[in-house]
Amino acid sequence: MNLLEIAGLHLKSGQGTIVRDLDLSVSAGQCHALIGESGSGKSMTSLSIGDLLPATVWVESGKIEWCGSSLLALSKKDRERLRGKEIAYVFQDYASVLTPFMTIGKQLDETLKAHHMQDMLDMPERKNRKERIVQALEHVRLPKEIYNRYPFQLSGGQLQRVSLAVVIMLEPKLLILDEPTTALDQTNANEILRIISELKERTRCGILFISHNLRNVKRYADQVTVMREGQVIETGSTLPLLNSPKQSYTRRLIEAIPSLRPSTEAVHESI
Ligand SMILES: Nc1ncnc2c1ncn2[C@@H]1O[C@H](COP(=O)(O)OP(=O)(O)OP(=O)(O)O)[C@@H](O)[C@H]1O
Repeated sequence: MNLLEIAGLHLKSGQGTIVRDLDLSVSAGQCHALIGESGSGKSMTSLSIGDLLPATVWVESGKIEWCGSSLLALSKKDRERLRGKEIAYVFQDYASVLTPFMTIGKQLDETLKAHHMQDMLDMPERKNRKERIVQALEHVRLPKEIYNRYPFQLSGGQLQRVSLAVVIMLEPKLLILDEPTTALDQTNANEILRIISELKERTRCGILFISHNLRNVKRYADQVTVMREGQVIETGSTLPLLNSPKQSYTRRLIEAIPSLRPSTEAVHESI
């Protein structure tokens, strides 16, 4: 059974249809990339999964199933409970998820406590919680001194690693990445993607990976779905899709990146 199964999804706003008849699935251990030009509906699709759509956009019809059960049938509270622990997001705008005047350690501790309370689990002692947080920080290659720092004392790359440390602590089943490295330099971007890839190998979480960077898509995704103007126009396994796209739109997206251009010598590089 897939972790996530979306079928016939329609999203609307006051201006009209944003996403039309979208099918998409993610299974455990799979990285599914969602690509397409700006405004094609990738972010809105991903936000609909976690019940995070802006107030001006709504699900008009369709199915969003989580481990075989309808997400749309759940109450707001139950959907909120799934967020973080089961379905986690990492956004491009990492700074907005952190409170400016609270140390990183305190913020991660609050997250950990909130999830224990939500799941009605026994609260680990402070010392054990701190150990878990420091371990998560080490996992994302941050020194333990970060625990006592404030967000404004960290670089962009370090902040994005903190948001990944949260994910690592909670070990969600599905990780939704909305252009997580766009605001980072190449070295930091590569490091973040490597950490995510390790997390996937270790926990077999599924990943929905929204990206404009087709090199990263080629490197990390198993499956690709191409969106245009709110609709899926092509979907398939990464290498066949990138090597021989069926749609001229996908071909144009690929042609914008020289090393990914399909040619008679198809791209056989292993990922
Ligand atoms: N808050 C909002 N209210 C109403 N419509 C919105 C809102 N935010 C975005 N939209 C519209 O929804 C459509 C899909 O936007 P979305 O952000 O999902 O695109 P995207 O493919 O993720 O683009 P990008 O790659 O630039 O992030 C666009 O037409 C956009 O104008």
